[in-house]
Amino acid sequence: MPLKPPPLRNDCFALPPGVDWTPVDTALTMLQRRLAPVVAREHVPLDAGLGRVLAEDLLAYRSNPPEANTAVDGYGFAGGSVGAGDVVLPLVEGRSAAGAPFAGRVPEGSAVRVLTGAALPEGVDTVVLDEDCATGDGQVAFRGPVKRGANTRKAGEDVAEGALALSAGRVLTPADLALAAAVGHSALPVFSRLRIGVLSTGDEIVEPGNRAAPGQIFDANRPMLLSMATRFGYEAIDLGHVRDNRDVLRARLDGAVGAVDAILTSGGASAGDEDHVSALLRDTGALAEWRIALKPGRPLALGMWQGVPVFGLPGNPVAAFVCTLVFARPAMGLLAGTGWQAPVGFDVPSAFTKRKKPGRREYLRARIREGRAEVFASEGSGRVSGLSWAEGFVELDDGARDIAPGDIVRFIPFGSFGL
Ligand SMILES: Nc1nc2c(c(=O)[nH]1)N[C@H]1C(S)=C(S)[C@@H](COP(=O)(O)OP(=O)(O)OC[C@H]3O[C@@H](n4cnc5c(N)ncnc54)[C@H](O)[C@@H]3O)O[C@H]1N2
Ligand code: MOO
Repeated sequence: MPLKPPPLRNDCFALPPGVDWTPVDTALTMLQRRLAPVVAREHVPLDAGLGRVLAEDLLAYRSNPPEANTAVDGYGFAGGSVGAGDVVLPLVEGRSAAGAPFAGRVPEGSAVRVLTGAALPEGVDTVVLDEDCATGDGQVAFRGPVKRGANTRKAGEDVAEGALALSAGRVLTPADLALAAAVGHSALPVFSRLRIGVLSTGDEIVEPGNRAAPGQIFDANRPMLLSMATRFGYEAIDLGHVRDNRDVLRARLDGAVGAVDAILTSGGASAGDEDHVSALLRDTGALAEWRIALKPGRPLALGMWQGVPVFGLPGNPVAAFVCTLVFARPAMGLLAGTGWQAPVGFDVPSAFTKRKKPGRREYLRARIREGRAEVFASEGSGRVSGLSWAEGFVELDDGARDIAPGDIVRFIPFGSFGL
């Protein structure tokens, strides 16, 4: 069995006494301080590394490039041997090609045929481009001066042997796999994939495909949350749906222990009569009902179920989506061994008008058209169609704001949240 890190503390979501409305940044800082990796380590072949979290710093086994070589097809010579004006050099017999280097030494005052990527033969430190040369009678002619070292690449100029190539905690990208391969790795030390269980609650919820009676709605959150977990690179585990029955919910959570590393539930997060997720977590003594100064997504029930962190997301799909991106994603990242993942936004002119009250942060469903951020016509947190319409959020800070078209607002594309 691979060694796993120690379990998280039961009070890791506890809020300081007296805290009521928690600003988003305070809530994020608390998560950042208290969560740590819960996953074991393993090695995977390089080609299975995409999206995995690097568990150790990766040092270069080999320099890139491993030796000095030519960046172009042309003719190589000793740079010190040519000056300004017309230059004619005798060509030595043979050539240097990528994978088939020139064996001998090129004497000072002679040139050799070289092809892109070929190691520079001994005696060569400068290359003149094919297009700038004329050849004939065993000679090459070109116009000087040519800067010493022109059109060549130094050994290790990209990464030197032994240097840090990739840092632990990175979620490996296609470019990272190229770099790891270039510096000599064929297997990668990664964290085991985080397993995320997703559970929907509520008497009104029915599985898509079943008959929905009046008053019932189809479960929109579960396919959304499962696929978000998949996009983040985790193993998404469907824990199904439970009605508003505390015993059934308890049994379902018990059944998930051991099979998942964290659980996302939706519905029943606030303090109403049927809000069983909060009630159960409260019974275990490990609940923190976070009332976050955030719109949408105010109620967030964070707790531990037999050592497994549970993110009790609000039921409204838009609120569940926002809470997942803003809180659950960076928190799950820490559990999975990534560094803290803050989304990157950029400032754009707005195409809308809005008067915002102070006291909480807001995320508006938005997209960029003709260089300006437009927002969805409604802020209703049950309006699933707006999530699909949007390509990102406009993030409005906690203070009041009067926004007119052309004012600068911060847009965060969904891609920046890992979607
Ligand atoms: N008196 C108060 N009422 C509410 C407050 C409040 O502060 N005081 N907060 C409101 C806010 S904000 C939200 S968000 C919701 C959160 O409620 P819960 O997390 O307890 O969720 P539910 O009541 O179970 O459901 C809310 C809403 O979402 C629909 N839902 C639930 N699950 C799904 C699903 N899987 N797929 C699609 N839709 C789902 C559910 O039918 C409700 O319409 O509370 C407000 N109330
Ligand atoms: O979190 Mo609620 O959806 O803001 O309305």
